[in-house]
Amino acid sequence: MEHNREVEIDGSSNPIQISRLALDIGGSLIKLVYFSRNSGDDEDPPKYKVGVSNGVNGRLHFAKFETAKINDCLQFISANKLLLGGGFQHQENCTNDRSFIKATGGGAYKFSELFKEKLGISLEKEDEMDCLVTGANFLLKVPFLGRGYCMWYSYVTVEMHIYILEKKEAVNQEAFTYLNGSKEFVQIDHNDLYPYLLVNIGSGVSMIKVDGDGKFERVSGTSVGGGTFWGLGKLLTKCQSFDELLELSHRGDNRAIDTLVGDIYGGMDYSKIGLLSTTIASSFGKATSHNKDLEDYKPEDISRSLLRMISNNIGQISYLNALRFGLKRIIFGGFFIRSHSYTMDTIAVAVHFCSCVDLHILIMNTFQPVWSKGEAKAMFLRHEGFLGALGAFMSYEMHSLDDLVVNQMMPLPVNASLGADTNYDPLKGDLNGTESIQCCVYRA
Ligand SMILES: Nc1ncnc2c1ncn2[C@@H]1O[C@H](COP(=O)(O)OP(=O)(O)O)[C@@H](O)[C@H]1O
Ligand SMILES: CC(C)(COP(=O)(O)O)[C@@H](O)C(=O)NCCC(=O)O
Repeated sequence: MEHNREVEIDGSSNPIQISRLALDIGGSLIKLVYFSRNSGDDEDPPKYKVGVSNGVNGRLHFAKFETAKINDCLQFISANKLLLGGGFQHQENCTNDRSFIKATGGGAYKFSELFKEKLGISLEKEDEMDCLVTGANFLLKVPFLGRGYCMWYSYVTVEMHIYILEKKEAVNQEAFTYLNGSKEFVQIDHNDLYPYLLVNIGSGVSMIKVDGDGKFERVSGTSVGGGTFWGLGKLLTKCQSFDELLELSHRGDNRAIDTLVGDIYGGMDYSKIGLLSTTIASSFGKATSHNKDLEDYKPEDISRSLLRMISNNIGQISYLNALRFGLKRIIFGGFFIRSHSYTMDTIAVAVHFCSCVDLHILIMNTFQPVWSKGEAKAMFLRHEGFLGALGAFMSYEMHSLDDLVVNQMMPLPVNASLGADTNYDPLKGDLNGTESIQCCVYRA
């Protein structure tokens, strides 16, 4: 039986009932997802209830912490009383106070004792790949309600612990394509969702072929991922935070440090094999120059080149794996992306064009590609970093997606426009971890 007690977490007189907290403790970041029941008097009844009568309406909230600062996370959980109703009690232990919370990611093993010691709670471990797939499937199946509906959202900042409720008109979609600075939401037909390739770019990268709910295979991975960008970037630029490194990349010019095809071919394209003069021939190639040291390069250029190199590499490996299994859709998740336009553009270009053009030409005579130029689609998710945590959340007694039904969702942030927000700067308005999803939980 679950404990649901009313707790005040928004500093207002409206108590919010927290029920269910789940964690994804990764190599770099800890992600939290928790459900708060609607307190009844603070909002309109949901406009679009889906499902049967005994569901509990409320919101899914998202928050994240650096894993290195796990004590802040423990404090957050404790200060906001997320454990009061945050977990479950084992049925057979209802009378005892032996509660647990669902957790996934390597940290669920690594920090198990710490949670026991500091919060007196057990972590019930859920498989990381399983959770990623469950979380992705859940987000991809969220119903599309179109424009112009009334939405609630709550804004969470970890530092200030504030929860602001506002009403907004919004487009409520999760998956989108991003190319040449243009973001387009995609409504995916549930009957045509599988198979797809899920590429989760966390500290490292996992590539999972998803064939259905609970049906998947991890087909590939690479250790050159988000941790590589942040780690190398920190060493090379001396910047102090991931956001600072991303911010640097905005202002950089990778041509200062990358060797382009034109640098090698005297300004010309190498058109015979489909390479433009502007294509990067060798990432960081110019750094081999004998008369230059690290200090001679601008941190902005280094950051941009690094981001480009890693995003491009991941895009290309993803494309090859999609090609390997004949998958048309590649869904990218993980907090490396951070809704960052340059990252998404680079990944998408690698998937849609560079790899396709190059590979098509290279393998044309020996192998028939499954699709023609540009047909593989890279897609991104608004809640990109929370797939694992959502999956862990959904493993609470709920064994199918039908138990958690979203009836209203996906508000835009205050400063974002409707539709394709091509000028949206994620560094100024962090979408990730700041949106809640209005939903309905059955068997809560
Ligand atoms: N605030 C941040 N601090 C550190 N890394 C961040 C931050 N925001 C985004 N990242 C990027 O996200 C990656 C972690 O993504 P995530 O999906 O949380 O993976 P993990 O489960 O391995 O922690 C980091 O390696 C880094 O590239
Ligand atoms: C080991 C991991 C599953 C851990 O997940 P993470 O914390 O990076 O999200 C991931 O880092 C990974 O898949 N690394 C790539 C290993 C490889 O295939 O080479």
